[in-house]
Amino acid sequence: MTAKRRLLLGCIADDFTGATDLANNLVRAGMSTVQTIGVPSVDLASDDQEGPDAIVVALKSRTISPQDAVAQSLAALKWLKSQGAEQIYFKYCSTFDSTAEGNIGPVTQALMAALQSRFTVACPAFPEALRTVFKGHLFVGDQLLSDSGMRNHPLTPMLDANLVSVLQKQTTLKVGLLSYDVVARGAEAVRERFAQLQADGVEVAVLDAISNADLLTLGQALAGMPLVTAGSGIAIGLPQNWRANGALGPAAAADKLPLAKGFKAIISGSCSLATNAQVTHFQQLGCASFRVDALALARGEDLVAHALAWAKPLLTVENPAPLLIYATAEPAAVKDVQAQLGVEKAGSLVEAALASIAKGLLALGVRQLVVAGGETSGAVVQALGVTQLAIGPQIAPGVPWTFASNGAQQPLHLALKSGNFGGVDFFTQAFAVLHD
Ligand SMILES: Nc1ncnc2c1ncn2[C@@H]1O[C@H](COP(=O)(O)OP(=O)(O)OP(=O)(O)O)[C@@H](O)[C@H]1O
Ligand SMILES: O=C(O)[C@@H](O)C(=O)CO
Repeated sequence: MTAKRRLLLGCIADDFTGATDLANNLVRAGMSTVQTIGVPSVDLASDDQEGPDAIVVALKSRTISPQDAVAQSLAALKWLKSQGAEQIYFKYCSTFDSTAEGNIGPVTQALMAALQSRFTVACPAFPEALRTVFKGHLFVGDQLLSDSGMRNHPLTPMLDANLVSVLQKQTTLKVGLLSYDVVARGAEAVRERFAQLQADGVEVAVLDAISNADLLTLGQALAGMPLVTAGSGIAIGLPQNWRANGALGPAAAADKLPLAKGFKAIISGSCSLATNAQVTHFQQLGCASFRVDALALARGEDLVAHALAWAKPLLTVENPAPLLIYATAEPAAVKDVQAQLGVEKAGSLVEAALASIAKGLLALGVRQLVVAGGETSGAVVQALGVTQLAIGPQIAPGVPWTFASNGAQQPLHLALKSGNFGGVDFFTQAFAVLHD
């Protein structure tokens, strides 16, 4: 009988692409990791099976009501604790995406209360994907968050780059800052400042970090903290803590996924700057694409049937090229749609159509699927009935290939791309990585 492995880290992610991003960073830092879609109803490993070092529970809780986000996050916490999770990680977006009411603040507060924890941190920094935090201000590349494309996000426009003020508006916990000069002095100095901040009544400290070296320093200082809240970046700094005390072996490779077969497709519902550029690039290469028009959907046009009728003759063994079905649009067009339909209705109409199209594509033999956008990925993965993902090779920082290991009726390779991630040629590069 193999000894059951300790579950060192239990993670709750507020969207599906974010969950994959976190699982990818954990795997690359040497932790065996399983991603579940939603809260499982059964144990992940039985007593005689070796379990993973980390589990990431993917929720779709970023833009729902704070009450629902709290309830779902607490259910995930309860399950992770029942699996023996030793440290809890609440993963949100590296651009701190949140609605005016939350959900980062309310969920953090509820998780702290449930864990009887009096102090935690907030750190969306992910320098490898060009997200850095300096003096509490979040930068995307060289721009403040509020000057970046995130100001036009369809669901969570980010108009303030000062994370202390953004978070303070979402919680009654006292929010403070642990700034870069302390991080630069090392893990011991960070721990001392944690103690000082707590003495001053601070309950959540926003952490500056501008490089991977900073994440390693911070990771060391977070050893044993019951709850960490962060983007996926901090994940690269935590495994060293368990490696230092022998609970984690030397870095292991990412899962080797089964051989990819079947047709290739991309579904894109993200309207980020990066995704808009990726869609345009794909079209400029002369690759096949079909646009899903939100207003036509609202008029009752059956674009699901049209898209699948368009795709069917293109999906042949003679034509191995991927095809793209997208709702992706420029900010002005999205605003126009939202003005006519309302933000929520526009989002859910498009998500539902893209999810039905994904189901139809599977029925047509697609087995390698890229989905762009967190909410879109949530809708697609739920519609496909996927319950668990194994993490494979990385396509771009934050985006690995995964294999839907159960729940889906057919073997399926999935890449869930966060809106802002990936280079301009991501849609073609992704399939090249799978077949390297
Ligand atoms: N043309 C459109 N008009 C209005 N809404 C749209 C349109 N196209 C997509 N949407 C909606 O915009 C939202 C985009 O969110 P999504 O999370 O999928 O992408 P993203 O925010 O770029 O990705 P991430 O959350 O990973 O950063 C979805 O709800 C989608 O249905
Ligand atoms: O952290 C990020 O930027 C992504 O993992 C994400 O959450 C986008 O939805």
